[in-house]
Amino acid sequence: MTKASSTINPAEAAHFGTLAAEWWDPKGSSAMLHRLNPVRLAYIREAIDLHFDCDSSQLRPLAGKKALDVGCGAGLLCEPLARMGAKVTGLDAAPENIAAARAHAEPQGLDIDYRNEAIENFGGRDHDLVTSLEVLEHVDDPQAFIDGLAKALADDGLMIISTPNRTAMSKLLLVELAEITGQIPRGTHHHDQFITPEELEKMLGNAGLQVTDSTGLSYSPAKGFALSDNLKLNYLMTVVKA
Ligand SMILES: C[S@@+](CC[C@H](N)C(=O)[O-])C[C@H]1O[C@@H](n2cnc3c(N)ncnc32)[C@H](O)[C@@H]1O
Repeated sequence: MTKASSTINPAEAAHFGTLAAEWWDPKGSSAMLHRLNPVRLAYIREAIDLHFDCDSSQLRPLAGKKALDVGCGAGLLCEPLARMGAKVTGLDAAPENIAAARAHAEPQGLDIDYRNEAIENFGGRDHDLVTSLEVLEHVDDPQAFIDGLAKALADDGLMIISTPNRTAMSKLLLVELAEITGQIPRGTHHHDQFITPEELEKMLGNAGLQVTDSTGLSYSPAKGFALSDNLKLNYLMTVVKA
């Protein structure tokens, strides 16, 4: 059961819960996340190597480290983090996603602690890595959500956040075209809930966090998703405690 909370929007949780069964199908309703995953994983790996002083050839750069992924869906990021050696906890608003995440991880012998729990009710602290990808635009009270992420992060930890920017381009590509063409399930995005990098940086600052890198996620039909200097569509931020 989801505990009463201020950041989980029940309608959003219900929407994502209906997508759980297809979450791991690269051609299913979460196909866009599957296409995004290799690009954002490359960004995260580089941030890990820089922050924890690892070599890019190391297979388990997170060995002995604690990672928390908030809004984990059915585990597209939790699983690679576990393979990198981290002791991973994944939180999600939708119980169906948590069930799908467990069902996918267990046969592979991946020991991931998946919980249907809101960040503000989560008591875990001192995580070396805290991630939350494509979630902030779905939460109620983004500042409370970020305050929760900040509490879970160790003083010397690393945080990675990604979210769509609130621009004309993101409205056209992520809300209108993507939903009309069925690339993203209808009703997934609400443009007025998108957050600009400036707004996010302010919220992070309010939570005692500072941004050390901002990188765009751009899209072209020929090349698909790529890391970019252009933050207009979607962006990733590397964050540490101030
Ligand atoms: C677009 S999906 C992203 C999933 C995953 N982070 C990824 O990028 O592969 C958004 C996820 O956030 C979850 N979610 C929405 N609001 C949340 C909240 N307040 N707390 C935790 N999870 C939330 C949804 O249930 C859904 O699984």
